[in-house]
Amino acid sequence: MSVYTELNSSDFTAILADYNLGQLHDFQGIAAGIENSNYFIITDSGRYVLTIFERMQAEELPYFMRLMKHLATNGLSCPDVMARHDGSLLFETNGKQGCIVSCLSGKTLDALNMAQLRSSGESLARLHLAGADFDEHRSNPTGPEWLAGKIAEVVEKTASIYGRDAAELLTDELTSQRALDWSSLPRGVIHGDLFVDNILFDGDQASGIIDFYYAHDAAFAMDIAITLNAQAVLLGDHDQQRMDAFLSGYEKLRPLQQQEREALPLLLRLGALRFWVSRLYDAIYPRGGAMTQTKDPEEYRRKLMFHRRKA
Ligand SMILES: Nc1ncnc2c1ncn2[C@@H]1O[C@H](COP(=O)(O)OP(=O)(O)OP(=O)(O)O)[C@@H](O)[C@H]1O
Ligand SMILES: N[C@@H](CCO)C(=O)O
Repeated sequence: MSVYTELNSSDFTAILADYNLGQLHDFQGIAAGIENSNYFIITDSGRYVLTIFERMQAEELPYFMRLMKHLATNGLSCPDVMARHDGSLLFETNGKQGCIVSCLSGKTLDALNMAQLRSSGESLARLHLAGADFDEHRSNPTGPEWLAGKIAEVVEKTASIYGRDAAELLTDELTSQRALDWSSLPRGVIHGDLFVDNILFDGDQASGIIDFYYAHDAAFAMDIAITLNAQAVLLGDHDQQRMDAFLSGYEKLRPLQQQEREALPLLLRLGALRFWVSRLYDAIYPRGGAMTQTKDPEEYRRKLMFHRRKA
């Protein structure tokens, strides 16, 4: 369920009055997604996605709007944010803020094949290149201090629910990661959450990247590690080939430096820890009502253990 704010046609008409997109023809709530309310809308000028932000920090929204606009105008296939008559990128309705973005073709997939992994890698490299001269900055909301704080909050409950081994793994990996310094790696704006539900495909070709609300400044190799964990690592027999396929696509556009290659095994561990911790937190402290959709923390414990056996 992903429509928390129910809009009727007069709400859409009032919103559209401030845009140059013509009259409303049709609208339809979008079922996927859990954070925001999303609608497909059709107007005289085409098909768009209208989002109402339900739980995001209002002061952060302008950064995300300008980032998407910047990436869309610099060669990435991603939602372009429509501007209102006065040039602003956000509207207000029912006491909440929202935006209208271009609708991308394609659909999300549950699992990617080798060709799709290559294409996804190429798209991530394009994102990193397109963001190069974006002059706004957001620090990592899930960096080492966040990790340490969240682990302190979940460690006891983790021990009682998932076993003492799990709790020890959390603190041990945190200690290892806190001793590392990635500040010399090439960096810029990263997506930060490029799971399979945030990339669209037309056949084997990635057709667009969505959902930039975890974007921030960090090492590009961190984004690669997060994406490899999310898209390529299935804990099966072909994971190395799957990761290689993604990396070969990425390197078509942005060859990795030696130091990035060397950092990857440890960043794969850091990326696994970061999502294990956020999933543990959501499982232990569920958010209320229909918005709750817990993703399995154990998947990411297993991914962390898999990478620790190798690095
Ligand atoms: N610009 C777009 N073009 C085409 N489809 C889109 C676009 N934006 C969103 N969608 C579709 O809407 C669905 C929900 O969007 P999204 O994943 O952004 O939801 P959310 O609730 O905003 O975020 P989250 O995934 O974090 O819960 C996507 O899976 C995709 O199918
Ligand atoms: N993609 C995240 C949830 C949103 O950040 C996960 O699968 O845990």
